[in-house]
Order: sequence, then C-alpha cells, then structure tokens
Amino acid sequence: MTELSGIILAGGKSSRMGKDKALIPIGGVPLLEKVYHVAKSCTNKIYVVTPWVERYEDLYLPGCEFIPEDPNHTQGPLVGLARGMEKIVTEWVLLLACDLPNLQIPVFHDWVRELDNIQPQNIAWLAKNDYGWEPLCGFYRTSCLPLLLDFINQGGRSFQGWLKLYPVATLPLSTPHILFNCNTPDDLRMVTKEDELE
Ligand SMILES: Nc1nc2c(ncn2[C@@H]2O[C@H](COP(=O)(O)OP(=O)(O)OP(=O)(O)O)[C@@H](O)[C@H]2O)c(=O)[nH]1
Ligand SMILES: [Mg+2]
Repeated sequence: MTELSGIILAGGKSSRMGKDKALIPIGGVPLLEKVYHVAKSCTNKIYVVTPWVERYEDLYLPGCEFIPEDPNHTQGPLVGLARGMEKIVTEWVLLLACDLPNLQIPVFHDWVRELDNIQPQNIAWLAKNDYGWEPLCGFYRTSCLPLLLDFINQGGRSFQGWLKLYPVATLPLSTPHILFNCNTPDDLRMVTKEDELE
C-alpha cells in the first residue's frame, strides 16, 4: 500500500463557534478525537499541528505526535500544512481539519486504495465544490513541500491561490455531506440533531 501519514490541523480560532471546536463532544466524543480516529484507520503516523498542545494532551489520541505552533503568531491552515509536511517522510499526506464531524472510514479506505493511481504530475488529490477545491480533507504529495514553501515565503496564505498554480487531481465524492465542517452553533445543532435521530 502507498505510504501515507496524517496531518490534522487544530489551530483555528473557532471565533464563529465561540468555543474550541476540537473539544466539542459529538456523540460523547470530542471532535478532534473523532477526526483522529478516522486518520488512524488509514495510517499509524499522525501529526496534530496546533498552538495548544496542553489543551489536547489528555484526549485519546494514541500514537499522536504534536507539532506546536506559536500561539501568538498563528498563520492559518496553509502554513499549518507546511509545518506538518516538514516532518513527513511518506509519499502522501492525508490532511484533515479538526471540525469534520461526518467523515466515514470506508470512504477513506476506498480513496487510500486508489492513491497509487494518481498521475505523478498532480501535487494533490482533492474534492471540488462550486467555489474551488476542498483543501482541508484530502491528499497531498509530500514532494510538493518546496512549492508550498515558495508560495508561503512570497506571502501566500490562501489554499485556493496556491492550488491554482499546479495540477491537482479530482477526488470523486459521491457523498458531499461527509465534508461538512462544523463552524457555527447552528452547524453544531444540525449535527447533534442528526446524531440523536440515528
Ligand atoms: N494548525 C493550525 N490550524 C489552523 C489554523 N487556522 C485554522 N486552522 C484549522 O483549519 C481548519 C479550518 O479552520 P476554519 O474552520 O476555517 O476556521 P477556524 O479558525 O477554526 O474558526 P473561525 O475562527 O470561526 O474561522 C480547522 O481545523 C482549524 O483548526 C492555524 O493557524 N494553525
Ligand atoms: Mg471550518
């Protein structure tokens, strides 16, 4: 199987939610733990990039390696990806935001099985939406790190801006709701309501 590591980004401000999204329990399990569990089903090597290591230390994240950022100088998810990638030696990275409550393990397993078939010129394999790529739930080739650092060193901070510069393969997504990210109290109410109905 293709070599894969995971990076989970847990350094956002959660300003729309008003409290740390990573710690919100969904079905009794903190969201970061839920996302970690999905990543763990795909690879044993997982990095959590965050300025708040001590906040997450007591969560159940077996085998997790934290990559700390400066809490006074967070620079957004694109820089978070670069900080994670600098540690990674596998060919591919699975990047996940920490606010994805609807991920489904079998879908990830299907994707991982296909990674070897992605044409080598593509720097990433991501789903598309009406506005562009879905950068926070998908696969990146670790060899694209120099390109990413170039972009960042020139002041770039936008995933869409960076991804426009290089070929990206399209990840097929038959169930777009799995990419739903929970940003606001209303989003959360929707997710917990679905939880109760199940
Ligand atoms: N490590 C790291 N992750 C980040 C940073 N900024 C955002 N993220 C993560 O990127 C993902 C997407 O973040 P968003 O949902 O767009 O925003 P947010 O900052 O979490 O929340 P808002 O303040 O409401 O925009 C989440 O998993 C965040 O934790 C950062 O500076 N460092
Ligand atoms: Mg979000």
